[in-house]
Amino acid sequence: MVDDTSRKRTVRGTKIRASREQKEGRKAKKKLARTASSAGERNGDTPLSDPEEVVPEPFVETDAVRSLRDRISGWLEADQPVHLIGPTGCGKTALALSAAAARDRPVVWLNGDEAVDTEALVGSHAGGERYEEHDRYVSGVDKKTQIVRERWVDNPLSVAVREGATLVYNEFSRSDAAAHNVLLSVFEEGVLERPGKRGADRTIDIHPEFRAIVTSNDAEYAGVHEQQDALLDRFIGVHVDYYDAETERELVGAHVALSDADIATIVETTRALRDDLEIVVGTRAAITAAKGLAVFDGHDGDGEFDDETLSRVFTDVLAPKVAGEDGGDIDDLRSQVTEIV
Ligand SMILES: Nc1ncnc2c1ncn2[C@@H]1O[C@H](COP(=O)(O)OP(=O)(O)OP(=O)(O)O)[C@@H](O)[C@H]1O
Repeated sequence: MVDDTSRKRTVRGTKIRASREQKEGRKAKKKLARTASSAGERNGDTPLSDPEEVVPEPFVETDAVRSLRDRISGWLEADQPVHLIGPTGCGKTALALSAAAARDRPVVWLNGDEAVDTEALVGSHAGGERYEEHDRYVSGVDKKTQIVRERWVDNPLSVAVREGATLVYNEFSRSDAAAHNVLLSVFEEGVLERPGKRGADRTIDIHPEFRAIVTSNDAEYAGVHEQQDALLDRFIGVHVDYYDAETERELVGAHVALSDADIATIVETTRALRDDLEIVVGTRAAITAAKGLAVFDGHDGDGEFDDETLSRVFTDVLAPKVAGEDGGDIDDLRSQVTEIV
């Protein structure tokens, strides 16, 4: 049964995810809807996840994967926030979550978005809580006093710094740079300011186990919302690219049950398309194509995928990345893919 809360989450998740490919079911990606929700709606919910809940499934560890993951883990151990920068669908999120899970601390997941502002990160007043006090000192006289108490709801960053969680902030450059001013005081001064909060708990001291991994798409990183240099300087930058062919085969093979020969053809085609097309052809595209090919089959007499099926499937997978009037761009894409295949 779909209850009201989970329906809301699905709607929110859909808005945040950019494309069909991104809907691929990683447990953690579903959580972003919960954590990126507004203060009022999330009241009573928690952005904290157990580390074992966020381990990407499946997660392949080849030498290339392990070496990157160890680098990230090492910097976290050295108490440095890490910025993973790389092209779409190269495995940044999987690496970030794997490194976060390995710390064995709670994980807070957050997705960058236009709608993320300081309140969405830190928290806000969620209206007043009204209650009445009755005074019945004198028999027959009921003195009522209305009391309004301000209710403050912490959002993911506040919870993460207080609990010593690992913050995984995906696509952080998609959020407005102004929202990240609070991160500067977190990294520089070891305190989080809660703007709008009054009183002694206006700031939160950063728990010594708090760590942050943020990811950015390299094409967007300078483009969408240029982040403050002062903030970027606080991060260690780990540039990630597509894995070697062997690793990509392992990755695709972990997601889809196809023969080694079929996986090899899919990865080889993906890499050729990646080299020759102007659009980004990530590992996710290879996995999606493999899922399609597992259904559409289309093997020729030699037991290999026939070119027509391969071209059709890859065109469908990459079609969301081209938008043209009169189907012009999609025709171009189809003929380019067919030629490369
Ligand atoms: N080590 C791995 N083992 C298994 N699958 C992996 C691994 N790394 C990445 N993948 C798969 O590759 C695809 C792309 O990975 P991921 O979503 O982490 O990329 P990304 O760089 O974060 O993408 P985006 O920029 O779109 O957010 C996903 O389907 C993911 O499950």
